[in-house]
Amino acid sequence: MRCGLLGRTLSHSHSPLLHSLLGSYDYALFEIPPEQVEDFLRSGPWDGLNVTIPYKRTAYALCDSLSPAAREAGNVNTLLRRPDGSLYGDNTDAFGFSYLLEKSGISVAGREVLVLGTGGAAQTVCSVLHRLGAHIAAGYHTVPPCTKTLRRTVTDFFPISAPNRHQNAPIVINATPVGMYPHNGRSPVNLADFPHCEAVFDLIYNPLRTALLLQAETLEIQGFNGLPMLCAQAAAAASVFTGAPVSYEKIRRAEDTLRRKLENIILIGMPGSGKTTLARLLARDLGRECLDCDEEFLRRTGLTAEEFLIKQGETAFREMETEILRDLGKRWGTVLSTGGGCVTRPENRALLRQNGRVLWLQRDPDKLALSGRPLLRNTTPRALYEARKNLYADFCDEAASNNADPARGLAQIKEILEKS
Ligand SMILES: Nc1ncnc2c1ncn2[C@@H]1O[C@H](COP(=O)(O)OP(=O)(O)O)[C@@H](O)[C@H]1O
Ligand SMILES: O=C(O)C1=C[C@@H](OP(=O)(O)O)[C@@H](O)[C@H](O)C1
Ligand SMILES: [Mg+2]
Repeated sequence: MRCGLLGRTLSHSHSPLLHSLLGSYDYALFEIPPEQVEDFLRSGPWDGLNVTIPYKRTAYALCDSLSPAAREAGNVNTLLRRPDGSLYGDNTDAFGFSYLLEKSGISVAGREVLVLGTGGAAQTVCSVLHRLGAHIAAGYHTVPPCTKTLRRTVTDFFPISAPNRHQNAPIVINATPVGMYPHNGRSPVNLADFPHCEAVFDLIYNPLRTALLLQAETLEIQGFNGLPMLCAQAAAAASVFTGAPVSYEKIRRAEDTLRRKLENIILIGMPGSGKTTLARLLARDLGRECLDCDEEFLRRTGLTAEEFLIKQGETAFREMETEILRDLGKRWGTVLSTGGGCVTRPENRALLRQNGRVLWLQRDPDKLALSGRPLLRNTTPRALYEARKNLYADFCDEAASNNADPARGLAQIKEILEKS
């Protein structure tokens, strides 16, 4: 069976990997320009198709028959070419969103839900929320929308920039692309403006933790990303392609595989504690790319981190370090070795955490290799450790010991990674 994904630009799609975990059909990426889309949908070399931005409405309009979910949502993300050549359209994003909600354990029946965005994703979300009995307010960006689905399901439209009427909403759902790669770090709203918020959903999965979800983390609001929805919509599409029932077990396994594959493994810790050494060993062991913040200094400035620090001073050094982390933190699936002092700037925390699992590599201060570390000219390793240890603890998810030889350090890290 010839399946695949239709869209405009697809190089960063996870769908080929996902579908390889869900079924045994071919799955290709079809990047098609707008003027060729109709022809491709009618007679392209495919039997089953997923459709993504910006072609979900075009696909909807060309279908000969539609599933109830597709009709309700007003757009199509899964197509099947029937033996007689006719096109059947489904919307498995709706199932994906229902799955995400169910997994979260958050009940929306009878509650006010703020949906940010009024595009295709928002329409799908609103159709599901409406079915579940939520009271929906939808935030638009520039002009109030007027699609049938939204008019039928949404109680009130408001400009996202002025959500004044809805600041008591307990549930917020981001269905805009704000904060999605490569525009990491942006947030559609400031969650501090919603003092009664209990749960936040962001349909984005790249980065795994958007700025909105990181805000939620800080404010101790429950947050849920779009990865379960991505996996569940793919599983439901696989079911449309093959006729086999949706396997919840396969969805869970796909989520786990994808999360592990996407998460960066990030080493923080004192200078000379072995971050560079162990990041290299770990990357080689896992077949991942290894990134090193200090090496990136050399690449960008022609100076080593130490030389830059001496020549330009610590403030300029920290600024450049944050710039580097802003770029490296957006990457996924890598092992990243940081500079020992990156924890001294609070904003670096979100840059590392957006896609990263952060491990604090611990080595006894007396064992640290400290030749050529300019910051230690006026202090001792132990004093620097005392000054920074709470920062490392705050930045990290877990700690790993590197007090024995590097092979033992590597084994420690792998044990931690395999645990969850
Ligand atoms: N477990 C270990 N046992 C012995 N030497 C180590 C160990 N881990 C790192 N080293 C050595 O310590 C020095 C500093 O390590 P490095 O990886 O550059 O640290 P960092 O990147 O944290 O500053 C290197 O010479 C490295 O070979
Ligand atoms: O602790 C620090 O402030 C520093 C640590 C160094 O990296 P390592 O931790 O790799 O030694 C390097 O970024 C710079 O000299 C500053
Ligand atoms: Mg290093």
